[in-house]
Amino acid sequence: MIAPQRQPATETIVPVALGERAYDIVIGRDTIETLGARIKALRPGARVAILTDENVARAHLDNVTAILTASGIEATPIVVAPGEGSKSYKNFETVCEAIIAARIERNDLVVALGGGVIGDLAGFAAASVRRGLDFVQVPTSLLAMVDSSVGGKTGINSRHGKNLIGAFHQPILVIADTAVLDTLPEREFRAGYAEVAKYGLLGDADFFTWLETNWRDVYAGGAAREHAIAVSCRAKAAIVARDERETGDRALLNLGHTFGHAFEAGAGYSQRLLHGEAVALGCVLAFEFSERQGLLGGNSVSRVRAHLAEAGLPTKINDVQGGVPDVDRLMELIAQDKKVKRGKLTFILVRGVGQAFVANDVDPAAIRAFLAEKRGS
Ligand SMILES: O=C(O)C(=O)C[C@@H](O)[C@H](O)[C@H](O)COP(=O)(O)O
Repeated sequence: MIAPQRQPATETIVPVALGERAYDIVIGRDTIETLGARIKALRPGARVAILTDENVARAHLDNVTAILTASGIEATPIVVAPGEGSKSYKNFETVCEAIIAARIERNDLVVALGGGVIGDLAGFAAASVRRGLDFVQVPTSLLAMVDSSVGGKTGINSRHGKNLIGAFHQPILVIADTAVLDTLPEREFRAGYAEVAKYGLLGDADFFTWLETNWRDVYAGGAAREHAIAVSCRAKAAIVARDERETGDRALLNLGHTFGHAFEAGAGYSQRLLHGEAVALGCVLAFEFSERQGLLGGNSVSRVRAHLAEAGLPTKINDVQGGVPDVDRLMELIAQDKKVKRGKLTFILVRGVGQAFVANDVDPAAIRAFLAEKRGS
């Protein structure tokens, strides 16, 4: 017998206003129960391939398959290894071939059930197979709920750097079931929190102040957590709606990422440094570098450092397990950043908490000297 579907207690819907590519982010406890009905309403008759990883499959695949089956949707699972290492050429090939083998056609769908790695990989495979399949994001980590499942950046990593191969491909729906976070490992939750704090740091000083007071409640769950997720998704949706392809201020969402991606690549995309941890450290460095450039005064740097450290995130290069590469290698990785134009470095810098801006033509010598000092070499 098929279990009756539970109704979500409350849900918040954040629209992503992208014209013909518009979609909803549905946030709330047990919203995953509505997945089958929503897919049926959006794409009647569609079959789905569910891409997930081994850990998420153990926890959620049976439930999601049952939810889809209850709506009469045929689902084929594709399971990959967990971790950033899965955003590889090899896995991309495996996943594309599995989608094709499952005869997922243009009217069908790919469902990304997992964290940021799964969302990026599934989205890129969906963008590529049969020159474009629709896909649905079902994020199961905090980071994916507040960031990577929204906005259509999909891709895999290159030996030259993070996310260097990919496509903009928007999902048709995001279902962020916050109940799923109850069983998320604590380190993963903390890493996702870095992206939540990022929204305050880049453009919403009041939200950052709120987080300084309420972060423990966000960690504990309940209304504060749902509020933080909804504020983050609204912030991202607004930026993506006005600059879908990052020709302008979408780059603000990259605060902390230029440094962060170089450290992640340096750690071999391993468990030594999770993406969100790299972003936390990158945000602190962006504030410190901005201060060095005379862009901000007051206590912003110490506030940011203190808050992220208190929330359990790395804020110093020495916090990275196994250290970071030498400055030459870091500069090589930074030079491959997607924001580089005609060899000129672009960084997201700040004039204060909530006041980020896109700085084009940042002096590489200043970045080099700053990194050398920070890593003590
Ligand atoms: O959505 C965006 O735009 C972002 O930059 C959000 C980032 O937090 C996210 O990690 C993104 O995947 C990084 O994109 P990239 O273009 O720097 O690879």
